[in-house]
Amino acid sequence: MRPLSMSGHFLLAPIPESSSDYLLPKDIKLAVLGAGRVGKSAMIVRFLTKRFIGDYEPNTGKLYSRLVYVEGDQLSLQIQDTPGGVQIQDSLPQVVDSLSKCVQWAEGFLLVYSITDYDSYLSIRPLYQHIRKVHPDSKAPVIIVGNKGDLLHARQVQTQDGIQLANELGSLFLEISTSENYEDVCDVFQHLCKEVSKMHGLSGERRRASIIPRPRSPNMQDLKRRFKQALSPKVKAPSALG
Ligand SMILES: Nc1nc2c(ncn2[C@@H]2O[C@H](COP(=O)(O)OP(=O)(O)OP(=O)(O)O)[C@@H](O)[C@H]2O)c(=O)[nH]1
Repeated sequence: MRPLSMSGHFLLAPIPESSSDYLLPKDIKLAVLGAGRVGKSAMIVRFLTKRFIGDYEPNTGKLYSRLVYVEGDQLSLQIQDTPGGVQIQDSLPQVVDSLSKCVQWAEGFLLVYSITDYDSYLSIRPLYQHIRKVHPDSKAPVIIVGNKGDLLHARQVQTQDGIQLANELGSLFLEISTSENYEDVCDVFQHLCKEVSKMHGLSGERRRASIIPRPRSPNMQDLKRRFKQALSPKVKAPSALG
């Protein structure tokens, strides 16, 4: 290792053997969907900042962009929050259209309901079907999340209902409390990132930056070789130069 000078500071950092060792972070695009005030924004903010912020204005579709590390891999993560007012069954065409664009853009999905709101649970299946309709050829990873697991006294959706639905749809399922358990929120997002990464086929081989060493001119190399050959005692005829 050699010391690397950066803005007046000396850091010990390995200098890449070649410029092709510079790595780009993987791009991961996620969307969080769910009908009603199920805690989508709270989940995203909890994951990105560790903080639970109790009060949010109803969101109109915010995009979060962050560099994050998942198991040592640097990811350029984008998370699209979607408005909870959207019901895929009975929404206006333009609302469904904007949701479809978001679904088209994303590669991995969190479908969130609140365990205190049975209607939000019922909206998961149509949302899931919508994702599969928009991505007919890819098996984009989907995780179903039952949020607000701390509000047991107000429970309307049993854990078993969540498990059954997830089994039917072939998704992963987790019941969590965004307000009480940061680790569970983190697990959900990290798992989804890993699934998307796997889907990219990038888990083993990391994409390399386009900064690649300039190839040596083949003509110069060839010329050198032929000069060497020509100067070698074994070569008698000057015609060796061609
Ligand atoms: N008790 C409890 N409250 C939660 C939890 N997660 C979110 N909330 C609350 O639920 C309310 C709605 O949370 P939001 O994150 O705004 O919900 P949303 O799904 O983004 O709603 P829209 O912005 O309308 O799409 C807020 O008052 C949050 O504090 C949780 O795990 N437990």
